[in-house]
Amino acid sequence: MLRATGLHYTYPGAARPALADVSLQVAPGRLLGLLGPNGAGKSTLMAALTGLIRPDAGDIRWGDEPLDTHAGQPRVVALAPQQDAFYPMLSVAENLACFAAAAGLGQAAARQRSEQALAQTRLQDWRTRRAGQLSGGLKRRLNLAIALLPAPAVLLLDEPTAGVDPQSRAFLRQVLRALADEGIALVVSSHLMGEIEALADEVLILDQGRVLRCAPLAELLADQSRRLTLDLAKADHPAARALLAAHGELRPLDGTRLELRLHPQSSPARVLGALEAAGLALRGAEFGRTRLESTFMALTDEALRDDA
Ligand SMILES: Nc1ncnc2c1ncn2[C@@H]1O[C@H](COP(=O)(O)OP(=O)(O)OP(=O)(O)O)[C@@H](O)[C@H]1O
Repeated sequence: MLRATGLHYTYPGAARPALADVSLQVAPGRLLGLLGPNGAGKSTLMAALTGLIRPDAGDIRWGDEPLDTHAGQPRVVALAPQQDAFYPMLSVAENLACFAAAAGLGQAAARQRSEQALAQTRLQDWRTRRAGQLSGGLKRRLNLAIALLPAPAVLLLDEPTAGVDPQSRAFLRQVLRALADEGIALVVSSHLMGEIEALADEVLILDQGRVLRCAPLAELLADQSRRLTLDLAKADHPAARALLAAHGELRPLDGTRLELRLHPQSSPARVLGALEAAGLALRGAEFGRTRLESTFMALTDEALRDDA
């Protein structure tokens, strides 16, 4: 079990802390989803867990052993960063050999670990391809393969599917789930709520360096309050908004979607009937299922961040 307790960190000269009393734990075989608006502190938290920065206060342990956060412990915690972190002129296999040597693996171990990392990320058919010529999804998998070389017990992934198409994203999700099934503890940051909803066992929501919520995904989605999600055909629809406000509390989601937390005396049927009677078009409606996105928006506010 990786356990971080009471982490604090302020960048030199910064006005406010990037991490303020952050605690988390993630067990082998579990996937912790890390959500937060821009500037929430996700990358800083990953840097602290990897040992790239030393927290001003707090404690990070793997089991009973403290992780020496400054020296870093690559065999326990590895990071697959958001940016491509490989040599584009080298082939996939050459990159793995190079990073295995940098990680201090001997020749036999380097060969064995490279083969395993290729299998874990299903990159075997691409070993001779020059890394710079890989598609976006394959580049993300190479980043992941490099992080897997030291056989880490904990793998941190900073936006592992950023900028890849939906097919590659779905494939990457399968790869991550398989890694968790092998017993690796995963921490995955993402801006994609659907991705975290599809992947995570536990979810940590961070904002302005503070933990707003850390709970099992099922608990976050079990909110039984009566929420109706509506997709209005237009982004700005004052008439519909005025009508809906009489039925409950309105919260904008993205684009043309709104969430309506229904008053006890209203119902989905009444709302839909009222919209129809007023001749107001609707593209879609969903009731009875809480989305992670609405929990996230409720906790973090809709206000744009200064850092955004
Ligand atoms: N090197 C740095 N020096 C000073 N301040 C920094 C530095 N890196 C990040 N910060 C600040 O620390 C806070 C947390 O940033 P961090 O990058 O960890 O957030 P994040 O959640 O990863 O954001 P994003 O989703 O945009 O990647 C922000 O206020 C940011 O401006």
